[in-house]
Amino acid sequence: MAATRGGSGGGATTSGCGLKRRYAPQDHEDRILRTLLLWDMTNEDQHSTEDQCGRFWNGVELLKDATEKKHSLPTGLESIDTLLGGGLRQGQLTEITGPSSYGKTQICLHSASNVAAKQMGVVMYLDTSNSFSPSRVATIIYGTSDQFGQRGFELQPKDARFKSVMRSIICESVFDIFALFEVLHQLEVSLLNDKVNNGGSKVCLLIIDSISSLLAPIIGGKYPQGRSMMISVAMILKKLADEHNLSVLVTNHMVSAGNGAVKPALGESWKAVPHVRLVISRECESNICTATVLKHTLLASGRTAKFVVPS
Ligand SMILES: Nc1ncnc2c1ncn2[C@@H]1O[C@H](COP(=O)(O)OP(=O)(O)OP(=O)(O)O)[C@@H](O)[C@H]1O
Repeated sequence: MAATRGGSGGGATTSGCGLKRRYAPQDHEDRILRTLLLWDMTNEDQHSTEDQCGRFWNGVELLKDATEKKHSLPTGLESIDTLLGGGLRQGQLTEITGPSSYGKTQICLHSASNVAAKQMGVVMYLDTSNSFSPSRVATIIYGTSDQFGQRGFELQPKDARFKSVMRSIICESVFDIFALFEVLHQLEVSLLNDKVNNGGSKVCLLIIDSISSLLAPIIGGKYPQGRSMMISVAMILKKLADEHNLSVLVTNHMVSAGNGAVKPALGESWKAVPHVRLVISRECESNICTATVLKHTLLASGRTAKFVVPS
């Protein structure tokens, strides 16, 4: 199985698809500077001055960008794919927000399994809270958890289909913002190499479950530079999505807003970042969830779709 679950506390970690990251623990400021320097070096090597400075787009170019270049990667959850007009749009960042156990990870795992099973490309799954579960992926692929029964997950040699899916999912544990910067940098280098080498099976879907677990702790109080780091992450993700036609899917958990209400952990300054935002609600004592479009580049907000999660 190519999926690896490396730690993020230091040393070296190697993942599938030739992705490799290596760093020694340093103090935080050194790590920020070093990471941002790596991005600058990559950009100097690979991009023209026009790319670096940015440019203005006219209406025709914007229309072309919105309608021609981008396709969607189906999540495999039919109702959600219909809701989103085909699935997770390539070149865009999609966010799912909702309270705990409302199916955010379920949508991530479904999307990863479906894209991998249909051999649409490689899926990079950045797991910030140990939510990636091979047995859940197996249940999604086979549509039942019976074969794993009380004994838990057992991979049999005959599970060739399962192995082929897992081979196309790179899972990396990322437990802090610095590790995230480094993984994203390695991903960009790998994608640029793929472009140059005309690589066959390249990453087409990047999932971060959950991005709020990495960003929420650094916003405010203790980290004065937290907000700018959050915006840097947002810019890097959108740049990767745009330049490599990736679908980026992130989850944003919810926290208490007082009086029993909840709100997304990444609030006002984040909400402008995603191209598409879905909020999940769940019926009381039921495993039926509802996804509602909060924001979409092409579709009206307020549209809903129901889907089922394991009880
Ligand atoms: N390992 C598992 N196997 C089967 N079902 C699970 C597993 N983990 C969670 N579930 C169930 O799947 C449903 C959706 O959970 P999911 O993990 O997708 O929620 P979530 O919104 O990602 O929650 P969180 O924010 O706590 O990560 C829940 O009813 C949960 O009980």
